Amino acid sequence: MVKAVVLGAAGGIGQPLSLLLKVSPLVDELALYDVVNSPGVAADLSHISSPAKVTGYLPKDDGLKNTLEGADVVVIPAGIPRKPGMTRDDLFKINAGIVRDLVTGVAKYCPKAFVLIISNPVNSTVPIAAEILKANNVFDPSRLFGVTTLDVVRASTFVAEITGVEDSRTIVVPVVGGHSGDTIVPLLSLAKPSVSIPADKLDGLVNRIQFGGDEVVKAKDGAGSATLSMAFAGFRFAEAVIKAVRGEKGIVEPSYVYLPGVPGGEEIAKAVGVDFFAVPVELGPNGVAKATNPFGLINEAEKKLLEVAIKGLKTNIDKGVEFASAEPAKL
Ligand SMILES: NC(=O)c1ccc[n+]([C@@H]2O[C@H](COP(=O)([O-])OP(=O)(O)OC[C@H]3O[C@@H](n4cnc5c(N)ncnc54)[C@H](O)[C@@H]3O)[C@@H](O)[C@H]2O)c1
Ligand SMILES: O=C(O)C[C@H](O)C(=O)O
Repeated sequence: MVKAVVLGAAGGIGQPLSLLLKVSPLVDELALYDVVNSPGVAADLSHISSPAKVTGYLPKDDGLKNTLEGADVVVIPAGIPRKPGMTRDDLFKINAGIVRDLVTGVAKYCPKAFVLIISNPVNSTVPIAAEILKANNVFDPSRLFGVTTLDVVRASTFVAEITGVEDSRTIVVPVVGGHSGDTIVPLLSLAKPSVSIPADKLDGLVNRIQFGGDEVVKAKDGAGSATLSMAFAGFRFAEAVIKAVRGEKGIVEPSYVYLPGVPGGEEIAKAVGVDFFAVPVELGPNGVAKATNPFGLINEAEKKLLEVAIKGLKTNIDKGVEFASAEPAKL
């Protein structure tokens, strides 16, 4: 039996993500939580002829508790999205507190659940989540993930466009670092199968993967950021975690994790000099089975991109850690 939870389920990401989880044969129970409209979304989805049993809760009447109790996987897309001209860091002021309070609920009601953070700025909200879980003595780094799958999805799509490959799903590009602008580092030299990008298109391609989010924010013109592609990516990652828990082997997805606490991560943390970093992780029944280190093989241009990413990440991580210790949770 797998119980999946979406916190922020009535939002632009939350609704299509909940739809994908509802129709997944891997989910038996789906609990939806939001500060508005989650019972309505749950009622709507409950008419779909798939096995998962759907419930929806608001904060009143112990809604967060009822949502989270017995949860195996908790996906968190709660929080405000960007408007044109904003950076993801501009969302910190509001989203940091939202993530802190929701993860406090996780610590209290389902401390063993796998926690997948989508809320931006991911570079800071994941360190906040880690600090909250630590403060409640329930932090298992192998169970906490920053969802960076959209960067991986974009890399496959944009590489396929340039190389003329018909099915972008056949191209796998490891994307490492963080999830914002130049903290996103696509390692195109390690793409599988290997790809040949024309020299005059390489910088543009890297830039498009790093700033793909801005492309959508601009096109939506004030109506938010990526929601449908994010729901696809968030579902892909949640499904990968659930499949690994159910015993499927060999599943690898990049994710932003607390390196010193996961198998294989300590050596990578030393190499990059920051504790939170996205790397390809092999998933297993207990979450991260192994973090893999691709850095020995990368080229000089990618090393330069990494240096820039690490610098930005340090600031973002410190900001999250400081917030979590200075502003204790409200629950
Ligand atoms: N990790 C990624 O790759 C990625 C991609 C796209 C968007 N995002 C981020 O995901 C977040 C959500 O984006 P969206 O477009 O769905 O926004 P949205 O505004 O459409 O939806 C957010 C939802 O969160 C709910 N919410 C607010 N506070 C809450 C709380 N305390 N508890 C529960 N629910 C609460 C809102 O009511 C709303 O329904 C944003 O921060 C956005 O930047 C991340
Ligand atoms: O760009 C954003 O603000 C949303 C998201 O992080 C994205 O990459 O699309």
